[in-house]
Amino acid sequence: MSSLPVDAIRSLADQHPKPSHIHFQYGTAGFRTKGEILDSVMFRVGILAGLRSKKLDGKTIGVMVTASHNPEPDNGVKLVDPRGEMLETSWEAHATALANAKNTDEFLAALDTFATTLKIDLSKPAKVVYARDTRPSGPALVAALEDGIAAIGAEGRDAGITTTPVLHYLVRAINTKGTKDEYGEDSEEGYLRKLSAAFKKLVAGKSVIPPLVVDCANGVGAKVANELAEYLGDKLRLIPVNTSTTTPGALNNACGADFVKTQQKLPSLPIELKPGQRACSLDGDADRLIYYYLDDRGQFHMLDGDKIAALSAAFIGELTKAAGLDSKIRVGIVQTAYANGGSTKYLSERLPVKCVPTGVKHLHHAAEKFDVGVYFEANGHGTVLFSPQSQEILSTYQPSTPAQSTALNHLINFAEVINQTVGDALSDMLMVETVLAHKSYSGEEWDSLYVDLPNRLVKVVVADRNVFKTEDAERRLINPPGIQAKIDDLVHRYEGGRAFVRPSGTEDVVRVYAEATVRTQADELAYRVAGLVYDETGGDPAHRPIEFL
Ligand SMILES: CC(=O)N[C@H]1[C@@H](OP(=O)(O)O)O[C@H](CO)[C@@H](O)[C@@H]1O
Ligand SMILES: [Mg+2]
Repeated sequence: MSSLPVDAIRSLADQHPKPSHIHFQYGTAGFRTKGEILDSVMFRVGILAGLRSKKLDGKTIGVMVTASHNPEPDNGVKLVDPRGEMLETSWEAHATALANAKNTDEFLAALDTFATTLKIDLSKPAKVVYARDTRPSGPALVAALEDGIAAIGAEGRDAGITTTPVLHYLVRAINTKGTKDEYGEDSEEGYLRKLSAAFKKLVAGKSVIPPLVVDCANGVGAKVANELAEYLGDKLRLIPVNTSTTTPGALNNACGADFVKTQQKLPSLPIELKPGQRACSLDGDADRLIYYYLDDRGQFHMLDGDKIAALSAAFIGELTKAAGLDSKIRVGIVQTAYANGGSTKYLSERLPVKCVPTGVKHLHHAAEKFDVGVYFEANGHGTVLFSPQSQEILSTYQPSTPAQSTALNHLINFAEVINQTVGDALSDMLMVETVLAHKSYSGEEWDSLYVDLPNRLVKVVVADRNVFKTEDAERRLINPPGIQAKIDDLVHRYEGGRAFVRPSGTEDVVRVYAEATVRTQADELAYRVAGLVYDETGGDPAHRPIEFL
């Protein structure tokens, strides 16, 4: 075993000092905070990515520089494991520890202990592929990352400016190159070719699809959506809007998937939507997707992650049946507690549904347990996973009728159009468009699969959110004691009532979610529970938000 290249690390580490008095944390979304304080984190993540690659025998590790739907001055970074998945959970704590070493000496000592404890063979090669979104702080942060990659002696590949899902795709494509599981060509063009080719096969012979407005949140999705539009041609005419990636302050401002989902209204659009016209929004790094349309009365209707899950899971279920594979391939759905009760009812009447704690990694892992696992967060992040066994079945199955053969081909192409590494707004969009084309559904018909229960999400600022502990996939509070019983009492007073309280993993708040059959009741329940949480955990009466009941 060779040792750490201490001199190389030391000289470069001194150029990327950690700001004092700041504690960094690798959370659900990696490191995420103001871009201007992330320089040292980037350098250290470069080294960490190199070490992760060495630990995994030189497999390529991905690094994505983005802060997704956050405001423009924010930035962030997350690591991607060799199959295109999120970083293994146990390494999150290592990332946090290394990011917080006070100075170069402490950092070197921490690295040494880390490499020894994890038995990392430092003589192994290391490869890292990285990309960034369009944020102004990106170039300098990537330069710091490159210093880290160089310091540990890893080979870096710059994938330039692209979306988070493209980076995840690249990682998997690079690591499967030349194997029987080859995921696709390891380039953005390869990604676009793969998705568009599968989509064209899926909609061949279907009637002309009306053009689709795509709100790109003035982010990196604009670049890839414009390229995808070229590949799709008139098979699906995309109208990318909010594509001003260089206009200061435009990113995620009054547009994008997060805005639409949280505000439950239209984003600002440069064109007027006609009644019934479908439109969708991506978030700032294009891994979330929300659809919507205006009805004849001009009223806004949102088709969120739950509606996407319902549409696609039902369709995959129908295809497996039509192919004669329903006894061999079990389709299941994974949701979180934030899934609308209307969707859970609709889906569980048709397919197995599992509820897991918030956060993509929980959903992804649970979905892997099904033969075909469909997972979506209500906020529009999700994908469909085909297990290796079901991929094998699809490639070897001998259909006995032409109808079975058609359904089988659709399933095979469906698995290709979907980015199975991570939630991918553009890939999910092609999946949705496929189902709509096959079913001849308008947005309105899709919307009518089930009725969303009115709901309300409220943030409560508390002294210490860490005292909040939950069970049953975050649907029940076990600490602070006594609060859950009071929530239950309140919920029982509302028709169709459901509410839960959990600490956020990304913001220093506690979130309250409530739904009920009637809008006013959902709001009332949410604000009552919020008031209860505030009062029970010693909230200052002088600062109690007025909407709390
Ligand atoms: C209610 C909600 O939308 N929560 C989001 C949010 O998590 P919180 O732990 O609720 O802050 O950010 C996560 C990361 O982006 C996302 O996975 C999750 O769905
Ligand atoms: Mg995102």
